[in-house]
Amino acid sequence: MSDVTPMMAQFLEIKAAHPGDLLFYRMGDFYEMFFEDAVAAAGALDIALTRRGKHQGQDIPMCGVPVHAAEGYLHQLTRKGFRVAICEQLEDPAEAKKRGSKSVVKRGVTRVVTAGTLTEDSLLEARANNYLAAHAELRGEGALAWCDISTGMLAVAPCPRLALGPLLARLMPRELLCAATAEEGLRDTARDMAMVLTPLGPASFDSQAAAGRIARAYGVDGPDAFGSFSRVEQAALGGLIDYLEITQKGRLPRLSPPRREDPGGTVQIDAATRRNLELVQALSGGREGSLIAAIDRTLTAPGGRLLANRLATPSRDLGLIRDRLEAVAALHAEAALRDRLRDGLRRVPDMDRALGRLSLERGGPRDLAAIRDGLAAAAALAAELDGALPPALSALAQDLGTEPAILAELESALVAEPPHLAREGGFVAPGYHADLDAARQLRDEGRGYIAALQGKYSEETGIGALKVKHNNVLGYFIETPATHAQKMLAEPLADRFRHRQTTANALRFTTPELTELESRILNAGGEAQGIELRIHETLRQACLAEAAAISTAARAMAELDLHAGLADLAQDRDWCCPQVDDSRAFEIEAGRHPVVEEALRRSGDPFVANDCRLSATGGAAIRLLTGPNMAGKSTWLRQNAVIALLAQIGSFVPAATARIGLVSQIFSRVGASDDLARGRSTFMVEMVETAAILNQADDRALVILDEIGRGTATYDGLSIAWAVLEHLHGANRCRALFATHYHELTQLADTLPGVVNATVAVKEWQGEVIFLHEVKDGAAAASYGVQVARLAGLPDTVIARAREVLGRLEQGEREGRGRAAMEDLPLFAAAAPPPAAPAAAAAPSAAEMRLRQVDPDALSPREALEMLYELKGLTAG
Ligand SMILES: Nc1ncnc2c1ncn2[C@@H]1O[C@H](COP(=O)(O)OP(=O)(O)OP(=O)(O)O)[C@@H](O)[C@H]1O
Repeated sequence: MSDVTPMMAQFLEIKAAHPGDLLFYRMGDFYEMFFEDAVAAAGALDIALTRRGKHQGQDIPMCGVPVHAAEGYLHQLTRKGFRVAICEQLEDPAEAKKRGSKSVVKRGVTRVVTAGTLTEDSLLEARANNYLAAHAELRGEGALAWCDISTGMLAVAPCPRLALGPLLARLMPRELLCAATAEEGLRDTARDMAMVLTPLGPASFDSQAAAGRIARAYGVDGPDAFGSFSRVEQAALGGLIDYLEITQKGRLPRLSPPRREDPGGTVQIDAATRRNLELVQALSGGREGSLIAAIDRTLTAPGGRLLANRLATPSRDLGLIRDRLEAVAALHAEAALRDRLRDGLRRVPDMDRALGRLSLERGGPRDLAAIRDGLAAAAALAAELDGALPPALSALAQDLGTEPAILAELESALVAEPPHLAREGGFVAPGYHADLDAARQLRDEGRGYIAALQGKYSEETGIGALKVKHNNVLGYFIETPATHAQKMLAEPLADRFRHRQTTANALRFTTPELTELESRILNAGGEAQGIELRIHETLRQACLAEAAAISTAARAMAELDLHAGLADLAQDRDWCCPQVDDSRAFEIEAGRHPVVEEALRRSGDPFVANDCRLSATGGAAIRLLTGPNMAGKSTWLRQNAVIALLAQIGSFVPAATARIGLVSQIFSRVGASDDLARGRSTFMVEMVETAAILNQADDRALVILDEIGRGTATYDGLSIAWAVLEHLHGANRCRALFATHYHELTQLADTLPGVVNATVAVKEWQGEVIFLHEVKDGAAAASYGVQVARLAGLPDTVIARAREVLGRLEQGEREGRGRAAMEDLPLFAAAAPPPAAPAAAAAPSAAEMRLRQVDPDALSPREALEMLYELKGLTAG
């Protein structure tokens, strides 16, 4: 190690303490990376890899990013799952020099940047929370704790391993902490949800240590200060806080008291259902085409985040739902008030995130100004909200109107538009601090003071030609022409003016007054900066001291923004206020799907509104929907689930009227998608999801099943669909919408009292099918699959042949011969009538003979494959 430079030795020592992280090693205006870090970062960031010196005879790979552009690179690295340890210079290089020319500047890691611990606006999505979650397990029990350090929220919920998937699907955390022993089992889940999985040692999740960590984080005696948490909940919270201490290097963010979430308080929605209903993300990926994109009219980032949270957790609390609906209804009715409020909301900054940054000492004057502007807006909004209001709105008015004392302080302290960084200075308003004003004046008007002094001395000495000048050797000095030498060097002036230099034509002097003024001018800039930094710190502390009040105001504004946005949407789209009650009713009149409707509107097509009557009294209520492809079955199924969900977040719904008995769970199995990454076939995925529904749905569940059984052979599929329907009816006894291709199922309506048939109407005209998109009672007359295939552009010959086969099958069915009718079906001819050549008369080949014996429906996939090999052998022979 003799060839190791002192700097490299320092690097290696710091790197050894951060083995899993990329080390951003500060050197002047750059963060440099070395060795394998450099290779990984250069690849991930697409930047040049260079070399610097040698280590143990080998070149040291190196790459670097400029400090001023570091945020952009951090963004890319955290997105790719890297953790970055930021190692700063902890002293001025001049200090290090004083210790000797070979001394190295002191450096240390000030923060580890990970996907789940971001706070910078440029690294975060404004309208989404950035969650860090921790899952702990203890003696068969589990808990998940999650926080967003950019806003300070923290919550915990009991969460056994089985419930983890659905909860993670709801929260979509960027990073999940788990015990090292659980890492393997969570890897697939983490990959599916594109989150970084970070294993921690057993000490992090120790429930004894957790109590101490929670107590330290909040400055309380113990976790019981916030209510009672189970051991495993404490362990999850403790793991989370421990990780924050590690990554933030002991500087904990401001966290609101941990909220314990009751899983029974919200509608249970599993991962597949969230995906299928496209709540926050369309199936094609991204926000466009999702439900949230269609309904988000909020004007502030916190309002947008609140809407996303509400959509993820519709309530099951009737009182809460009604309060929220009442607030939306009041703002719906009062258009002028709503417009005024929304005007005020447009100017509201993101106070939560500003507070988060300030708490981690990463905030600047602009964050202080965000709090000032936010609190001022809150007060103005509170003033608008007077008069008779429903309870939900008057509670908000109260929270908005608290006007914490810090508002007045910030208003007098800050300029209108302060800079980003405190050290840039210039953010404290004139008149706020007398010493600062004086320092600034001195700094900015130094020349004026010098001129004033010159005038004073000139008068005092009676020498009109006296000047105050400046050069680099003497600094400021007083100069008189040499002709005045005698006067200046004699008493009394000699006493006052200290002679410094005589030149050919002039004499130069200083006075203690001038020397002092000079040093004051020189220091004034630094002094002004120092005072501003101190004021910044005082204001920061004052904001943190009032964090709870600021959070309350921020939360109230987000809530108001959400209500007003939903009211605006309802007005604009002609939605109705749903009646939500304790019954098991589900009566929707003229319902629409908000996303499909919007897409159709853009292309100028009308959306056909449809009713849905699904009220259950004693047992189940199931609508069995048949109809051709493309008729609008999936749309109808999903729109009803979406309407229930919207009602329970406290929103108006896209319908003429709606009465909804509280829904406890929403399950949806729509369409089929392969999960090849996990080695499961379409059919397997479908069955796993169906099993989850049948095992969990209670009598308040709303179940949407679309084309169940489609992924397997006809008879298998039909039998499974049949049995599933019976189970929903007899065991789950829930409300369900069941769309199917299997017309045979419609018979069940005769025997199962809770099953009613419905169909989507189509018109046949000159052999073509016209979709009316109208859902009505009864079973579909035909499936029209062939007509739809024709619309899709299948070749005419194939369509003609399909009609022929269909005709045969239907005839066979009528004659009770079933599929045997196929045996005398003439062979397919690719072009119009085959030539008169005796092709049909030729003896069938061995492969054909074998094929005729086969019943494809009776084959297992393995047998089918073997059959294929056998046929191939026969044709080859
Ligand atoms: N109520 C409606 N009013 C107007 N157009 C509609 C309506 N419902 C559906 N559509 C249109 O029909 C298209 C097909 O709808 P959808 O996917 O719901 O049909 P489907 O019957 O489920 O078809 P498949 O069985 O092939 O999945 C939609 O993309 C939409 O453009």
